[in-house]
Amino acid sequence: MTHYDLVVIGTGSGNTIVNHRFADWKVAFVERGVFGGTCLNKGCIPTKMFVHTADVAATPAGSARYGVDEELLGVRWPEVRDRIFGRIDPISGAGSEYRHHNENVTMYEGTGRFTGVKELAVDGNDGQTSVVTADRFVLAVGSRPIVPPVPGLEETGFHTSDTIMRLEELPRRLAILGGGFVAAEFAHVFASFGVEVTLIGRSERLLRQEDTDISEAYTEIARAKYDVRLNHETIRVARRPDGSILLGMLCPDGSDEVIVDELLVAVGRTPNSDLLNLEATGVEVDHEGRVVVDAYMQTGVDGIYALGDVTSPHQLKHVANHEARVVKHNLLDPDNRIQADHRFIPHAVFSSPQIASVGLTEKEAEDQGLDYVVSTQKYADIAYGWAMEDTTGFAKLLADPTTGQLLGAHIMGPQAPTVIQPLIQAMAFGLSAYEMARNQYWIHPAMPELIENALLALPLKPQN
Ligand SMILES: Cc1cc2nc3c(=O)[nH]c(=O)nc-3n(C[C@H](O)[C@H](O)[C@H](O)COP(=O)(O)OP(=O)(O)OC[C@H]3O[C@@H](n4cnc5c(N)ncnc54)[C@H](O)[C@@H]3O)c2cc1C
Ligand SMILES: NC(=O)c1ccc[n+]([C@@H]2O[C@H](COP(=O)([O-])OP(=O)(O)OC[C@H]3O[C@@H](n4cnc5c(N)ncnc54)[C@H](O)[C@@H]3O)[C@@H](O)[C@H]2O)c1
Repeated sequence: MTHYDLVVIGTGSGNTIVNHRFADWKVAFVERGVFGGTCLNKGCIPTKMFVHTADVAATPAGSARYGVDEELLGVRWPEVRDRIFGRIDPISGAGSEYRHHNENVTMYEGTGRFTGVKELAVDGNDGQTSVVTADRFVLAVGSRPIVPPVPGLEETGFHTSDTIMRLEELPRRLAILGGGFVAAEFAHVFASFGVEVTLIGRSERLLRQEDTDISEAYTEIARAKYDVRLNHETIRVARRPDGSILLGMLCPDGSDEVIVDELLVAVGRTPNSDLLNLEATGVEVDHEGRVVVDAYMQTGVDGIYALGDVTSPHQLKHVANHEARVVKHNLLDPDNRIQADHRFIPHAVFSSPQIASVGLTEKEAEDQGLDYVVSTQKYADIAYGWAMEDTTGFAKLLADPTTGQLLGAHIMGPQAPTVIQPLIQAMAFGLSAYEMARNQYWIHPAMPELIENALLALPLKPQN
């Protein structure tokens, strides 16, 4: 049994912790899958490379409104796929190679499970089991796609975000189960590549976690692009003799069916805490399987930290990265530990149109009984929006009428994840809406004028 100063389980965000400052630490990494974790291999990075390619493929369909006639001649899927993974796979390979050659680091390739408070068995991918002990552990094991218990699903076979990007060929018809981030992004990707997309959701709207105005507007736009079936509960899945897939659903009108060639299941992700046998450590998990940590990202067991999807309700890479920085600091400087800052966590959906949000939705402000004011600014009413002939995009801001501080910002439209950044900055640094609007220049006629106008439209007193 080998003893380490530090064992990091999971090489996604966990990998970013160990740098030259740990040179005199004896460190082990444990990884059961591909080195580099979800974001690099199966998440943020490849999906956005597909999204950008989809944006390019979708351009001709929207060009006529500018008086420009374009035609999409084709999408060479194998080339698109291989270009993307041809770039990503070597990064993962190089990361693994680097770690294998770190003098103070040992790589264990297998699944870690605790056998004692600070004792971990690693069931190696090669069939051998090793046992290690350590003074400190970092649980950075992420999450995995949820597979709902729909009769026939397992037997029929299906894709998740883990596999859909590596398809051999584009299907003619694709059904997507779920109406969240993954569904919205892949609907855009595959529809732009010419696939007939059917989105199946259990509730009445898509992207329900967004502010209701955004969610409603996105749902309406999606209905025009995809076959959207909402309030549909999928109750059976079966493979037909011709190889196609049949989904049977219950809906307000009784029952419904759809026949497709491929099925993507995108109904959320569950933390991988269940793989770790945490009972052996005394580390607590909540009712959704998330590892419970304090403000320093430490679990209830001294020296065992957790970060990222295994502990966070946000399941976002920038959150995992922030938490990894906090854990790194607290490992290196235990007498001056810092707390994680979870106050203003933004997110973006790289759908079509794009969506970005930070802070409270109007419903959350209402539910919390807060006093708030709201403004809405359409892209169509700013100069760059005219240039883009945008007809659907808007920004919605919520602010505290007493202090003028922003409470929430929600944007749907071109470059929303970029356009929102100054609002995230204002919230993080406590800039009031009026100060932000008036105490700086806004480049004319650039897209951030959307923000300037939305700020000025808030019914606040000028000093706020
Ligand atoms: C399709 C998709 C698109 C996404 N797009 C975005 C985006 O645009 N922006 C964004 O912010 N977020 C995005 N995310 C979310 C983001 O990928 C995650 O929040 C982030 O990768 C979580 O990082 P992590 O370090 O917690 O876990 P991971 O990166 O998942 O790392 C965990 C690692 O632990 C390993 N592991 C698990 N259990 C064990 C065990 N018992 N023993 C050993 N190893 C183990 C896993 O194999 C994995 O490599 C996306 C996610 C998906 C699925
Ligand atoms: N751009 C990004 O940052 C990005 C992109 C992709 C994924 N992610 C992360 O990955 C997580 C997982 O994404 P996701 O889209 O799988 O989950 P999600 O939580 O965003 O959405 C899941 C959706 O599936 C619905 N659902 C649940 N069970 C269902 C069922 N049986 N049938 C039909 N619908 C059902 C839910 O109501 C919900 O609308 C996200 O929460 C996000 O944190 C982020």
